[in-house]
Amino acid sequence: MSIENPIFRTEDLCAYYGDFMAIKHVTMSIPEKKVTAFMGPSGCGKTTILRCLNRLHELTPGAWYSGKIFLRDQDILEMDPILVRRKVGMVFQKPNPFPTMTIYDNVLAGYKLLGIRLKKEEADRICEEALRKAALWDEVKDILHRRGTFLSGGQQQRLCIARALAVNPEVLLMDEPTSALDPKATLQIENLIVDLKNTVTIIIVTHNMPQAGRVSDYSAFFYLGELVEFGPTAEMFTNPKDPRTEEYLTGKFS
Ligand SMILES: Nc1ncnc2c1ncn2[C@@H]1O[C@H](COP(=O)(O)OP(=O)(O)OP(=O)(O)O)[C@@H](O)[C@H]1O
Repeated sequence: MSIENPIFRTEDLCAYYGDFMAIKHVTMSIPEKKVTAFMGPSGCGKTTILRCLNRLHELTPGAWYSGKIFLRDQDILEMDPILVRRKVGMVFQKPNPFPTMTIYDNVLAGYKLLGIRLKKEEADRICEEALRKAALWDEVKDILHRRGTFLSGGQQQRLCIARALAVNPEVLLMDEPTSALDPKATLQIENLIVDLKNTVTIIIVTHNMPQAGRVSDYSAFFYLGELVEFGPTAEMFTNPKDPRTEEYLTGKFS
């Protein structure tokens, strides 16, 4: 399907670990300011392709890719990888706030890593804005100088989302962001994802089909490294075009 003005476009993307091809000839466009879900059975390559999009894949020893990835119209291989990761933030499966840092310092950690020194008022403002966007401000505004690891799992994940948002990314990659959380914390993150899509493009890897149905506008279904189907989630869920998508959606394999 054609997407007008996609934020990401891949052309014949193949990703490898040594000579093992984990992603096979994927050509796809990701719409801007929407939520796109990457779905598929375990080992089909969802995390691998996600990590290609912000050049984390190449940090795994022996890992490489062929084909092209464009962020808007720029080939990401021609960009500074640090800039790519600033524009394309990531939230992982397990909340990973920096354990020795306070909540405040965690939110601003991206600036420190980039070597950017902020004035106190600016740092305070960015911290508050990011925590508000991550729907965490009210819960932590009086304990900003306590360690992030003191928070609950769901709060820690929202702290990681705040940390990713603080540097104003254009895209947020989320790799199974709720799989380690209880139902209440999961619902909070899902609501947050829906709220955030007006300001940032989101790509979420999820095994949870009801979740993909609740939060995503578009879905991509991968199988054995191939992109089998891509389209509006509502359409894919009600009328999958490929029998493998249908089998996955109806729980015939997981
Ligand atoms: N570091 C690695 N070295 C070698 N092979 C790897 C590595 N990481 C992943 N793979 C292989 O690449 C393929 C895709 O893995 P990937 O983790 O991207 O799948 P996934 O769809 O995200 O799986 P899951 O849903 O279980 O997280 C699998 O066959 C996996 O074994």
